[in-house]
Amino acid sequence: MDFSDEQLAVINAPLHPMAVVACAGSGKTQTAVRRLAEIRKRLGEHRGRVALLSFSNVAVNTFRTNYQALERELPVGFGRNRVEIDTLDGFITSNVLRPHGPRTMKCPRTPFLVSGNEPFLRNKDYNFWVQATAADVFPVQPPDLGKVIINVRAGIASFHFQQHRMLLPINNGIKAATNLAATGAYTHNLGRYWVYRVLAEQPNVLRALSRRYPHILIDEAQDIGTLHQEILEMLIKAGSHVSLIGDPNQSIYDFAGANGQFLAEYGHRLGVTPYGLTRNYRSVPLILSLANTLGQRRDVANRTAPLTPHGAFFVTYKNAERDTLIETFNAAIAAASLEVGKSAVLCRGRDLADELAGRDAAIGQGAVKLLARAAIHRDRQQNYLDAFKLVAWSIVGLLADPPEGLVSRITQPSQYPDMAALRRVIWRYTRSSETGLPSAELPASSQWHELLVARTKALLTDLDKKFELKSAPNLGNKLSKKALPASPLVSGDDLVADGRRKLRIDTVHQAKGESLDAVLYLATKDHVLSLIAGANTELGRIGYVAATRAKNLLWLGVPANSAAELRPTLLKMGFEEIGAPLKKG
Ligand SMILES: Nc1ncnc2c1ncn2[C@@H]1O[C@H](COP(=O)(O)OP(=O)(O)OP(=O)(O)O)[C@@H](O)[C@H]1O
Repeated sequence: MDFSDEQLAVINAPLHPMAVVACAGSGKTQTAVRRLAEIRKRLGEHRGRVALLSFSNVAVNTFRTNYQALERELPVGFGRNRVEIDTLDGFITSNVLRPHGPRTMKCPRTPFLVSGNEPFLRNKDYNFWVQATAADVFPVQPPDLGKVIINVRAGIASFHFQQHRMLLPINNGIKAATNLAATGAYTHNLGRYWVYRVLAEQPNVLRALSRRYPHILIDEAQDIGTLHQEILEMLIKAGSHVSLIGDPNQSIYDFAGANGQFLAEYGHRLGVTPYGLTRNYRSVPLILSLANTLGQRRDVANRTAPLTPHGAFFVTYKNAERDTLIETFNAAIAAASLEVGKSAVLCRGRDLADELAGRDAAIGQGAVKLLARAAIHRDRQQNYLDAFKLVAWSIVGLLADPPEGLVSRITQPSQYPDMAALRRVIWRYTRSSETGLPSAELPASSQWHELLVARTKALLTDLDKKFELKSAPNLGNKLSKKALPASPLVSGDDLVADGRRKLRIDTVHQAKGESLDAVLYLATKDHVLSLIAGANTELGRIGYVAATRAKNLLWLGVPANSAAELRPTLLKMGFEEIGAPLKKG
């Protein structure tokens, strides 16, 4: 691949902190990993390590694969292994929380991750009290401990409970967090809080960390929330060169205080050099021009207009017609010689995405619900890793008195190599639809459930025999068929409809970072208004992310009853209207 001048400027920049504000589809991944290799090369035999950190496991895996290829170009013994590619949370957990957390958390053991629904959390000492109204408070109970959100601004921590899209204040955050920390347990959010506290209270740890990592490069830097920001500020003060790369228009995690501002302003700091990536390699010119209008940018399209139908369109729909709209879109993808398997319908919310995809949000209860979701992940999306994690949560929930932190120990192989034997047993159960978790294509409340009960009980007997892990009483109740549908969890025609693949229907958040041939952003009036208003609000940025996933074809679904009001603006912005009546087939 030939890097552009802008990309090369970033890759070959002096070893100083930098802020790279990049547009969508500008090749941040390749640029960041090249920069990592370049820093490592220039450091030569220097003992310091270089960290490249991002926010999703998918991004981290891509970086690791790309770096492996580049690493071979570095001279042998040139410290080329002294790089760390991880998620920001993975990095702070392994470098700070696990080795140094116990002193600040005042726990007698290595801290361990909990999901928030473990039985031992049902203790009133760990209740976070939520102030719903002036007169009304309620405790956060498992399984919702994972929804306790902590933000730190100017050194002051605030605790909130995330209820739908609202953040409700918690009035005893530090006390409950401190009580819980004494057991060693932390959720993802609390983990960040304790890292922040460790670095603030143990200056020697901060100094050592900064010396060990003189250069830290953060990808997707628009997702840096307030706690991550405070942690990075401490590292910067301690001497690490922190560089950021990202797109402020794509920050869609407002509740964690991630609004892209840190990235947008970082380049103005003394000692930080600003760079830009303004060439979009993903989208055809018509889509890019619309993205420029939405994001108030002037990026350049690397692609030329193809001959096949392409561009940005809007189409009106009534709620009752949504399925027909999706089928029409599917046909349009084929007509444009694009791949259905590389396209998607995107929605703002998980509920709508599930409803449209025919996924019943309420499938089964308790452990059975987790196992049903695991079967769906495995058989619909071939996502074995998530299926494995769900099985691990579910099986541990079926044990009488599981050791604390057992799920983390099963699901984090690199940190707990001693758990390999148990992990193998859980993997075998997860992988095999013949002898383990039954196929999601079997009728759920009858055949699937019957096999599930028999095989899960056999697994539990095995766990008792091999690992002395006793099963909980009342397994019959815990594995009941309540809320399971009679139909299969995944039907055959999920995969194929009318000889065509069925379209993926997903949330915008889930598609972040991806390139898709064609995108239908199915919007409400509010979503369209926010999209039009630009990237100043989170909802506007969600629309921006949806629109900029599309390589060739972008459809915006607009509710029919607001079409008259929205049409003139949409046309002015560069959308074309698809006027043909939507006919089935
Ligand atoms: N110099 C280049 N020449 C040709 N193609 C490139 C170049 N740089 C990047 N690309 C291609 O551009 C596409 C988009 O790159 P990438 O996915 O890294 O974008 P991104 O900046 O992470 O986008 P987003 O933030 O929107 O997710 C990829 O297919 C990549 O291979």
